[in-house]
Amino acid sequence: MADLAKYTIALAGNPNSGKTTLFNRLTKSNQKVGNWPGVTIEKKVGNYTKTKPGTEDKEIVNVVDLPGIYSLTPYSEEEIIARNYIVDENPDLVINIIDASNLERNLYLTFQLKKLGCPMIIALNMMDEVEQNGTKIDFDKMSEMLGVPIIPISAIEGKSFSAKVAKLMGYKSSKIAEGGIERLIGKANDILDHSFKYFGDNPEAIPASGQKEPISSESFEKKKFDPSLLKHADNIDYDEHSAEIYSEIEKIVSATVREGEKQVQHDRTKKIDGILTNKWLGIPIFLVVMFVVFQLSFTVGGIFTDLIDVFFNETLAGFVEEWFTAAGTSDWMTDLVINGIIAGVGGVLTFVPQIFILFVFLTLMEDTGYMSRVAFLLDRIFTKIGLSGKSFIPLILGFGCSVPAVMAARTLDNEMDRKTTIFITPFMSCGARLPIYAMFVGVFFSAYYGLTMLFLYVLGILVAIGSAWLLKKTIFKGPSSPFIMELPPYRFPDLYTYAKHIWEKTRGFVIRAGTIIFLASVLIWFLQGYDFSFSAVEDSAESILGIVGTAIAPIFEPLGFGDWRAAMSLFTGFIAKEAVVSTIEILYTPEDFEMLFTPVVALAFMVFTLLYLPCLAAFATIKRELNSWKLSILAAAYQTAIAYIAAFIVYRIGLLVVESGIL
Ligand SMILES: Nc1nc2c(ncn2[C@@H]2O[C@H](COP(=O)(O)OP(=O)(O)OP(=O)(O)O)[C@@H](O)[C@H]2O)c(=O)[nH]1
Ligand SMILES: [Mg+2]
Repeated sequence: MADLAKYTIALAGNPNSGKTTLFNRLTKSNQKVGNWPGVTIEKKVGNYTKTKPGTEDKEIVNVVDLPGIYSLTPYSEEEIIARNYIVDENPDLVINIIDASNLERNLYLTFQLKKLGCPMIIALNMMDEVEQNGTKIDFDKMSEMLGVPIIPISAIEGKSFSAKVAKLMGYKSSKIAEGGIERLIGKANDILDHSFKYFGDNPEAIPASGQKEPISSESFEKKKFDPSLLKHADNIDYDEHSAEIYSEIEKIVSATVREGEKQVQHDRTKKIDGILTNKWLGIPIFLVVMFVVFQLSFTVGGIFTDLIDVFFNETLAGFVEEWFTAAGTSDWMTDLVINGIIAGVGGVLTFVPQIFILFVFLTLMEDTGYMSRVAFLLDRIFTKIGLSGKSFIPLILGFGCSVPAVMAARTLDNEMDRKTTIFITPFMSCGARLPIYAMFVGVFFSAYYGLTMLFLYVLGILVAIGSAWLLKKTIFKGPSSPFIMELPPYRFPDLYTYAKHIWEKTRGFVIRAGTIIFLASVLIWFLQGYDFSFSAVEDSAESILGIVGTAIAPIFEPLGFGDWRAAMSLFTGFIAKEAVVSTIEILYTPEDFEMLFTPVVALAFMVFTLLYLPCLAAFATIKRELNSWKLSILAAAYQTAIAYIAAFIVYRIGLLVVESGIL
C-alpha cells in the first residue's frame, strides 16, 4: 500500500504539540498519544486517499508521524530520526504542527524548517485551549509575516468525545477550529497537486522561463524552493542566528497575538500542581494514589476474577469432561485440554479484570499529564545519583511492558544514561507480572492486597534507583546531561483515544494468553507428563520437568522455594512472565500450593519474579538497543543476581518476623 503512494506528507513539530493526535485522525490509526514530551520515538507511516483534481481517480497520500523535535540540530536518537527524515527523504509537504498555546517556543523550529525551503504549511493546533483562554490570534497576519499558510485546528475535536464533554461542561466550542482538519487536508491536497507537478515527477511541465501559474495557495513560497538546497542541509548551521530568530518570533507574536484574560489551563494546572508536586506532599500522594489503584483493581476486578475462575475451572472444565467422555476421547487428550490448556490459559485469563482496571488508571495518569509530575518529583533523586530525570519516562512505560519502555530510552541523548536506563527499566513491574502477584497475594495476603502490591511496585522503583546509582558509579560512569523537565498542562484525555488505548492493551494481554501462553501450557503439560523416553509417567516428579526441576531446585532452597515446581515456573517465566502462573496452575494441586508456600515464601517468590531477568521479548529488545551480547547478558545476570539477593533478604527477614511472633 505504502509503495503505491503518490505523495508523502511529514508531520513535524515540537514534542507534545499533537502530531500523533492529528496523524491518528488523518490516517484512522491508533498510535500512542500521551500528555508528555517524547511519546513518539519512531517514525510511523499511515495514509489517506484523495481524489485527483478534475478526475474520479484516487491517489494515496502517505502521512509520516515523526518524533517531536525542538530544533533541527538533533541530540538524541529520536530527534535524529525526525530531522533526517525531513532533510533526507524530501517529503512532498511538511505540516508543521504548532502548539498555539506555546507559540514562542514552537515557532523556532518553524523558522528552521523554512530555512530548508521545503513546501510547508502550519497547523496551529490546540486552538480549543487558546479559545478557552480568550486569546485572539490574527492568523492572516501571522501567515503573511511568516510567509507560510496557517490553518488553525484542534486535533482532538471532531469525533472526540471529550470535546463534547468539555462543551457540556460549559466550554465554548471552538469556532475557528471547526472544520479545521478538513481545511487542513484541503489545503495540503491543494499544495500537493500543484507543488508535485511543479517540483516533482514532471520537470518538463515547468516552462524554462519559470513563469508557471502561481500555486493556488497565495502565501506559499513555491518560487523560493530550491530542491538542491536540501542536499546541502547538512551544512546549514541551524542555530547560527538563534538570537535573531527569537527577536523575529517576538515581533510576530506581539503583532498577532492578544493574550486572553483567563489562562484557564495555566491557572488550573498551577492550582493542581500546588498540591500534586508539593515538595513534601508529592510523593506521599503518589503512593496513596497507587495504593488506591491497586486496592480498586483487587476489589472491583476481584468480583469478575472470581466469576471467570468459576467459568474456567468448573463450567468449561466440566463441560469439556462430559463432552469428551461422551465422545470417547482418549484420557491423555482430556487431560491435556483440562489440566494443560484450560488450567494454563484460564489461570492467566482470570486476571484480565484486574489488569484492565490497572490499565484504566495508569493510562489515565499518563494522558492527563500526572505521570510527568511523578517524573518531576523523582527528578531530584535522579539528579542526585547522576542520572537524568528524563530516564523516568522509560521507567513509567515499564509499568506497562518492558519492550517499548526499553526502546523509549532512546530519548536520552547521553549514551551512559541511556545504557543505565536500559539496565534498570525491567525492574519496573510490567503488566505481565501482575497475574503472578495477583495469584499469590489473593491466596496469602488478601487482607493487605493494596499494600502488598504497593510494596512490590515501590521495591521495583527503589531497586531501579539504587542500581542506577551503582551503575553510574561503576561501568557507566560519566556526567549526565542537564534536563529541564517540561510539565505539560493538565488535560482531559481524549476519551476516544483513551478508551482505545485501554482496549488495545487489554486485548494484547488476552491475545498473549491465547497464543504464547497457550503454547507454553501445552509444552509444560507435555514435559510434566512424560519422561525422557517419551513415555507417560504417573508421578510428575519423574517427568522431564520433574527431573530437571529437582536438579536445579536446590539453588532456590535458601530463598524458601526449593520445590522443583516453583523452580521450573521461573524458567518458563522467561518465555513470558504470565507463564509462571500457568506453570503453577498446571503443576500444583491447590492443596500442595498452599502447603508448600507460606506467606513468607510467597513474598520472597514474588520479589524474585519482580526483579529477575525479563522475558524473552524484553531481552531481545535490550540486546537490540544495547547492540551488545556482552552487555545484555551482563544486564540479565545482574538482574537475576539482584533478584536472588533481594528474595533472600525478604525470606530471612520474614522468617525472623514470624519466629519472633510479631505477626
Ligand atoms: N486540548 C487539546 N489537546 C490536544 C490537542 N491535540 C493534542 N492534544 C493533547 O496533547 C497531548 C499530546 O498529543 P500527542 O499527539 O501525543 O503529541 P505529539 O506531538 O505526538 O507528541 P510527541 O510524540 O511526544 O512528540 C495529548 O494529551 C493530546 O490529547 C488539541 O487540539 N487540543
Ligand atoms: Mg507523537
